[in-house]
Amino acid sequence: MKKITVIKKSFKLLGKRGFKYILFAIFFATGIAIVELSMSFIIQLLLTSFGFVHVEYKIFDNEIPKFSIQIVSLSLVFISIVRFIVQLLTTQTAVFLREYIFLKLRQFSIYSILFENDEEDKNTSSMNFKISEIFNRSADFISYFTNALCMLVQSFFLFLLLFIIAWKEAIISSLGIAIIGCIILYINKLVSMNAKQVPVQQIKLNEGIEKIARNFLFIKLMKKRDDEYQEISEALKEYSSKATSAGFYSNLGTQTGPFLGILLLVCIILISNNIFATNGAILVSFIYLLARFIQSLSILSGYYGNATIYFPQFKLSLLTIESPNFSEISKDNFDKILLNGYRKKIDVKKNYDKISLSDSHKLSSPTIYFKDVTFSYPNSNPIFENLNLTFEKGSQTGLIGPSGVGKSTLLLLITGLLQPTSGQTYINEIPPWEYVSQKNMRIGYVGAEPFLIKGTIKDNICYGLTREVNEQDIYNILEKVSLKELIDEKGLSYIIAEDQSGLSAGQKQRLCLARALLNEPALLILDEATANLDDENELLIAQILADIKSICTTIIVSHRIGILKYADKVIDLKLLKSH
Ligand SMILES: Nc1ncnc2c1ncn2[C@@H]1O[C@H](COP(=O)(O)OP(=O)(O)OP(=O)(O)O)[C@@H](O)[C@H]1O
Repeated sequence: MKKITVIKKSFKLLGKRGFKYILFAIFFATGIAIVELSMSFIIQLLLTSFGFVHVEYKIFDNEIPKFSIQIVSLSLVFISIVRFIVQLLTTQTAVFLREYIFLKLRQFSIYSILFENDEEDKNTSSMNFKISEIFNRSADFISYFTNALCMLVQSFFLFLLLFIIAWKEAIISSLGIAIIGCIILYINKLVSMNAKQVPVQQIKLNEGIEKIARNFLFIKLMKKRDDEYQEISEALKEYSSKATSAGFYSNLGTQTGPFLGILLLVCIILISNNIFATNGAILVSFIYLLARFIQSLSILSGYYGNATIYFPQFKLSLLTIESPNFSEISKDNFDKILLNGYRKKIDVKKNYDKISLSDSHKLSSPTIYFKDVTFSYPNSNPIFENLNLTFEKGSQTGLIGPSGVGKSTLLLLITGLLQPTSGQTYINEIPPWEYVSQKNMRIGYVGAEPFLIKGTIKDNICYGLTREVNEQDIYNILEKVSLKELIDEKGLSYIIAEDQSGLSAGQKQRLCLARALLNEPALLILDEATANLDDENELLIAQILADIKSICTTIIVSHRIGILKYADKVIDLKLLKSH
């Protein structure tokens, strides 16, 4: 990515609000420089009041009166309080900005997972990696960058003040600081070189872990565990070594500043004393400001080093904002959300939003029409051409045909997840997507792969329910699909893990069927939903489906005939396509 593109995209990511926070931070940082100037004067006053240094103060030929030690001490306390507040505001603005960016990126990431890029492979590992590694580190980058910017501004003003207090010493100091700056910049280059490799190894590491998690049995069976271990270990070692090197150089840069700074201070004191013979009180002020300046520079170097470490991740997250929806999501009032944390606990109420049984129009089974439907996947031959079909209200239709003939594709067209290339599909009088998007619409879907969430059996069976049910309804439906024994043994609160272990394939499939049936669907779609059941259980499900015929339009894709026993119609897609 070109530098100019990075800058443009960074502005887009920050948005007006982010930019506003940066300006606030810079404003407070300027305040700190002014506070430092006051501090240096008060130190002078303190030294003269104690009699450590004797000097006559004059501003525009007017002598400044001597103050009592009490007044000077009180001023010192006052200015320290002001300094504390301004410093707190500066660093807090950076913290606020960090959370703002992190919240924005995470919120958008969740939005895009749910609503964008359907073709993208979505899995826990890569999603977590993106959020916890890439976005978290990007937010860290923003925070370090803002702090570095504040320190730069602060250092700049302190530098100007040095010239105001003692310009000759300031010129000599500038030379020394230029040399120190060059050394620190060189060290930071080493930080950057190492940091660049960190996300590359992180991605390798993440992909390796994901590969193992997905294919563990296969890897074990093929005796590839050693190879996988070797490969991941390499990435891990490389990652750790690059991260440690980047951290080391960043640390070296931070520590080099004060070390060389002290040497510079000693030189300045010697030169000032021996050559310029500057007044003692002024020299004390100068030395105080120079020490603060060097301190600011070394903090700046630390922030800059850390920002360099996380810059590669920040660059990666800039790709996120390429989505046209990013600006829309960014309009959320994030300041309000962040400030809420300081004021009160946010009360998140679960909104179940169930319908009453009187909402009868949504309960009636629909009729589905296909009119001259042609469909092809991008860059492929058409799967269907001029297809005309009707699935009558309350009917049960079986779809059969050889593998790859288009059975699942037809289901996707019915549910509106795919659009015909030409022709029209309707459910009742409206397009399928509109039909299924209706609030509280009762649709049941069960596929060959059971969709189970991490949670209890009860959580799973109630997931997506749009009608009120009680515990008895749940027990009844589980009994109907022959899961009573399982529930008696494990209970409704039995937890199904993320890898779905603990239940047999058939039990999982029956659980999914029970979930679909519990919702009393008006439209029920089963795609090889009984593939893992024995004949006895399959016939049992066929019987349940026969019982709900009058209230539900059912479409069943299956290679097995048992489940189609009570079907009103069985369509062989191969025959249909050859006509
Ligand atoms: N997303 C996709 N992009 C491109 N081609 C696809 C896509 N999904 C499926 N296909 C192709 O479309 C054809 C029909 O696939 P579909 O999954 O509908 O078949 P099916 O009859 O359900 O098969 P099976 O019985 O094996 O599940 C196949 O040739 C398949 O390779």
